[in-house]
Amino acid sequence: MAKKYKPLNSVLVKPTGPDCNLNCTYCFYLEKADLFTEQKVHRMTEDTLEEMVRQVMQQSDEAVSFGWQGGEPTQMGVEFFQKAVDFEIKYGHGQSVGNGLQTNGLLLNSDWAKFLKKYDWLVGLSLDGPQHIHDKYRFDKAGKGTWERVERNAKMLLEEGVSVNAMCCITDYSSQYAEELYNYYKGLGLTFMQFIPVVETDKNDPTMAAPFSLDPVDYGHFMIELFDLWINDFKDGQPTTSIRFFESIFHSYVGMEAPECALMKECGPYVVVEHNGNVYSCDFFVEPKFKLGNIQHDRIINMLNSKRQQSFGAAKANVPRKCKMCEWYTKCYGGCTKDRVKDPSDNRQPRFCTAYKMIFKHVDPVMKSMAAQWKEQQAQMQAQQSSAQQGNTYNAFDDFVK
Ligand SMILES: C[S@@+](CC[C@H](N)C(=O)[O-])C[C@H]1O[C@@H](n2cnc3c(N)ncnc32)[C@H](O)[C@@H]1O
Ligand code: SF4
Ligand code: SF4
Ligand code: SF4
Repeated sequence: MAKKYKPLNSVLVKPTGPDCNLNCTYCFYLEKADLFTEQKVHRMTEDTLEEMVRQVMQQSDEAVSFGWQGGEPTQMGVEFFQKAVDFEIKYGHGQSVGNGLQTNGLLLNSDWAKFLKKYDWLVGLSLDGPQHIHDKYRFDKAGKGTWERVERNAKMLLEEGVSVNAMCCITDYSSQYAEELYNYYKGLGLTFMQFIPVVETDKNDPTMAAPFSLDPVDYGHFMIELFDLWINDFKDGQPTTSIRFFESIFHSYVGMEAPECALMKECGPYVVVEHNGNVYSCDFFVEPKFKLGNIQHDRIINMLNSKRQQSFGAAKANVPRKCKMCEWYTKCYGGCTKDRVKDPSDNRQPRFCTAYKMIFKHVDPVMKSMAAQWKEQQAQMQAQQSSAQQGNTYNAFDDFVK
């Protein structure tokens, strides 16, 4: 019998490796330069790009998405990404393709904006909020704040009609400003928001979290405040802004898998491709132990389905007993694996457990009533059109949140 393969739906590509034009205090990726010491400047070759795109496009008929990231991917120049699109067209066979560019925004200009708009790319723009928040940790190489330049380019992208998601790191500092952040993004027209909790090990004391790390209780308060802001902005029962974390939680209330991997049962729905073609298990585990192979010698679909990647994925379920007994287990499954190893008091204790408990308790009644409403809408739609829409529950959810 033919072997069953899990298709690769999503790949994160780092065409400049860890190279970046900024020097953000909390960045977890700059230090990866230590893994690639054979060259000073790291750039993906056209051969590697073509082979990677070919393999991703040809491994299944399902929709695929490329997340272009780094380091700073815009350092490749827009021509590199035009080639990526050309290869997607060359090797695609009718499936839908999504592209997301995750960027610090500094090198963007009107040529970039035209390209991004033309090919309908989604931009994840790292803008940590208004100046006093963004410039707290996001510096250029000269140690200067970058807020003014990033905000200017955010406006330029929006004027050009490019889809932009605001990517906001939540730290010890920004966690105090949920309302200010929410209103700032909304005021700019960035209604799609993604909030990323930051926790890193202290460089001087590996048993401690770095000083900029987010405190779990602060995270809880921050997300609760944000949730109330989000809910209070609903019009006619529909959200007017999109906050990925809350939408992810909602998925579990209607029996779907959360798109945010931290809330999934297992890790490993995607792989990371570095500039030299090396493939790794996850963005936060780009290290020799989690190297799955190289695109020039191995097939990406085999790497995704390899024992090594399967056991990486399954490790997420290796949670303390109290998680398995917890009423919220099916909501967070213990959170992101990398956040479990950074709590000084208990190696396997999920760092954000306290936050999750606070958040789930707060959102539960509203989520239950939203889910009931959604199910009712689905049942009505089902009655009206017995065939269409039924196959694709994820799109149905998108209709609900837009
Ligand atoms: C590593 S950067 C690469 C892309 C691009 N240079 C940028 O800053 O958007 C990808 C995302 O990770 C975020 N990030 C950086 N350091 C982080 C950390 N320690 N924990 C969580 N996210 C982090 C960044 O703010 C950014 O949104
Ligand atoms: S811009 Fe991105 S890759 Fe560069 S230092 Fe900041 S977070 Fe890291
Ligand atoms: S370790 Fe965290 S970021 Fe990586 S796949 Fe697992 S949940 Fe996602
Ligand atoms: S809320 Fe805490 S105890 Fe419960 S499953 Fe999540 S991490 Fe584990």
